[in-house]
Amino acid sequence: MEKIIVRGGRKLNGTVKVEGAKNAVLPVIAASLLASEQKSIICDVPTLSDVYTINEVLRHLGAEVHFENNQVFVDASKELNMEAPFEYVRKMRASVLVMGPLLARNGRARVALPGGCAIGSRPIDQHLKGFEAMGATIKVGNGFIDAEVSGRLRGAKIYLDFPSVGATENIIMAAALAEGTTILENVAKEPEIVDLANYINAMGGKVRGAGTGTIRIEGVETLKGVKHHIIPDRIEAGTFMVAAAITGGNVLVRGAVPEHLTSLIAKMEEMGVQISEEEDGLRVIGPEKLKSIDIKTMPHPGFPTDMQSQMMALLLRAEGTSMITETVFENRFMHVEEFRRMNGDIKIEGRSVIINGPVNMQGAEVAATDLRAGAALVLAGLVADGYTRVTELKHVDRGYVDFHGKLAGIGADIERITEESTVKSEQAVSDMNA
Ligand SMILES: CC(=O)N[C@H]1[C@@H](OP(=O)(O)OP(=O)(O)OC[C@H]2O[C@@H](n3ccc(=O)[nH]c3=O)[C@H](O)[C@@H]2O)O[C@H](CO)[C@@H](O)[C@@H]1O
Ligand SMILES: C=C(OP(=O)(O)O)C(=O)O
Repeated sequence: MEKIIVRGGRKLNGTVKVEGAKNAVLPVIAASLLASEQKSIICDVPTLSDVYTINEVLRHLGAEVHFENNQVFVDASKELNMEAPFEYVRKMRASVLVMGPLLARNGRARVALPGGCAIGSRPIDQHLKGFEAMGATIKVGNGFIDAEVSGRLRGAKIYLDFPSVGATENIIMAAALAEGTTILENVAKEPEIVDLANYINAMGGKVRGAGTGTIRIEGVETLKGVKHHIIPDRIEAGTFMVAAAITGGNVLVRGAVPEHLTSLIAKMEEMGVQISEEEDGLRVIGPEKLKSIDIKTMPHPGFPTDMQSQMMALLLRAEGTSMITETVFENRFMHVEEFRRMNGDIKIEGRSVIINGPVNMQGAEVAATDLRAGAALVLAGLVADGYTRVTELKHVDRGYVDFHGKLAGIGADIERITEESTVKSEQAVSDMNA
């Protein structure tokens, strides 16, 4: 078993660079299935396990995919298969994003039902409602969703019950090759949606209004592969911003885009953190004392649920009582138990948590319950007494490239080890304490 071991107490200082966004690159790689002519070249791709998984899904579907030097090359010009099996969808729910492109290209798609996960049940009814409105017949059985349309998908007017990021992306991709115009209302406005729309437009598509509440997609007959640069990862950037703030450090987060981070910047400033724009990123300076605040997660431009657990780590260090309300996922508080193991004073009340700070965090062995929770536990470890050991790193590897290495690069006392070296390292610690 691998662990990240962090010893608290160091102020972070220096510059850390942000990768391309995981949540932008996954739909963009899926959308490259829409290109029946020419290769797609996707640049600034992070070396994350999720990227390897989506590449495997595409290969399974019959596309040629190469990944080197942070570039993914996709040739989807040959005829495609139609099935995304459970072994991939289980590893990564975003595998369902191949459904829209497959339906549009093939008229058929068979995708394993994703099932629940650690942060909620995460149904995909809004994706399916969109495909049905465009003329597809959907059948669910034996753990699979089968979607089929005779001829081309047809443009339709679709209203999403909730501005789902995945449903917005899947429907945009399906509509890009549909006959006629699709008007998609109450859509997600995340920067990753805008990146996907820009990519499809560069391929020859006609997607208008991405970033607003209504998107209009005029279907075209064919799309061609192009070269595209992925936007920087706002959640990775936000995670390093919290790392700087929690340690009272001074860090330049290179590549952070202020316009993608407005709610996080506002809430961190309310806590007393100094944040300034520099030419190539955001400088974050942590104060001596942090102020307590309340946060409610919301679809973009509201406060992102993917920063909720990292902010919980920060609020544990703030003076007074804070409240976090999670409105996007119904069960994204699994990390609370882990923070309690580190002495966190947190109460769960329905969809909110009440945090009493400042807490003297204590090092402990804790498990990453999802990828952001794993990062948040490491952040808490940066200010905890003694050693914090974070396990279940497969979650962290889905969303962070060299997380411990980047933190070490700005001064954290941190390493990643396998079980065997854990024993040695623990021996070294007990020798040190003897
Ligand atoms: C790969 C990727 O980009 N993942 C992000 C994406 O996930 P994802 O696209 O899965 O998130 P959604 O926006 O779809 O989900 C938000 C909420 O809507 C519900 N829902 C969604 C679809 C649906 O058909 N029916 C339904 O009820 C979900 O259960 C959840 O409670 O957006 C989330 C919300 O910002 C982020 O936390 C994830 O990091
Ligand atoms: C929840 C997340 O991702 P996914 O939707 O891929 O599970 C995340 O990035 O925090």
